[in-house]
Amino acid sequence: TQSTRPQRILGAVQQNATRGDPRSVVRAIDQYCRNQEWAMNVGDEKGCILDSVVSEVNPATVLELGTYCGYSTVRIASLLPPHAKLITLEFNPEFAVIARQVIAWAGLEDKIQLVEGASGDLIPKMKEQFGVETFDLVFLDHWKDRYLPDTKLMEECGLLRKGSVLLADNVICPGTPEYLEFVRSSPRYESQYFKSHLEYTKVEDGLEKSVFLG
Ligand SMILES: O=C(NC/C=C/[C@H]1O[C@@H](n2cnc(C(F)(F)F)c2)[C@H](O)[C@@H]1O)c1cc([N+](=O)[O-])cc(O)c1O
Ligand SMILES: [Mg+2]
Repeated sequence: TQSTRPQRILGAVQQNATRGDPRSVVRAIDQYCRNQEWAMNVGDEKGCILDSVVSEVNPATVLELGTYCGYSTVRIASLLPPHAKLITLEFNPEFAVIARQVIAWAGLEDKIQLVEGASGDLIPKMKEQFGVETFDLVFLDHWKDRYLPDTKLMEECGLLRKGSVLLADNVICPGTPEYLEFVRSSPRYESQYFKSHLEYTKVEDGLEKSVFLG
């Protein structure tokens, strides 16, 4: 029977990456998606910007919206300090099955909690179910029309504190116009655009970093 793209990405990790070596997992996925078939991982060019923001924030708590195959999950978690925790939300059970295996191959299960469901249902349960107070860093890389409603929901649920950093992928391609307008015009956010390219292509894309001012 025909394999799926996420299954083929997992295969590339298991064939080419070293167990317990997160950077080799990241490299294996990038090489597969650059040379064999494109996939919607944040990729290496935007990934380097992601790395610099993670290192600068040095977060104790991270929320990722949109796990997919776990590429950015592994990339972020590999940079976290020892007791830091990353919660990643995934809606598609098939993607979650693959991401759990990618995360395990990287040896990062202890830092990462993958939760299956819809952001609208899970965000309001973050405090009670996952013992989270606030997030130091949020990486938005899920459905582009959910970036704005989920940001407002995180505010309403008290999950952002003065200084929390939101980092959003794809603000140019595919684009998140309503989100971008909101964070750039709201007095409660200080935003900065990092120009880059869509993963594995020469098309313009970028990351928007927005600091919540409380
Ligand atoms: O559509 C894109 N990304 C959508 C990504 C969607 C991913 O986020 C998950 N999700 C949905 N809700 C949740 C939550 F949080 F509720 F659990 C998680 C979906 O199941 C999917 O795995 C995309 C498209 C392109 N492109 O070039 O077309 C490039 C990119 O980098 C992209 O990210
Ligand atoms: Mg993306």
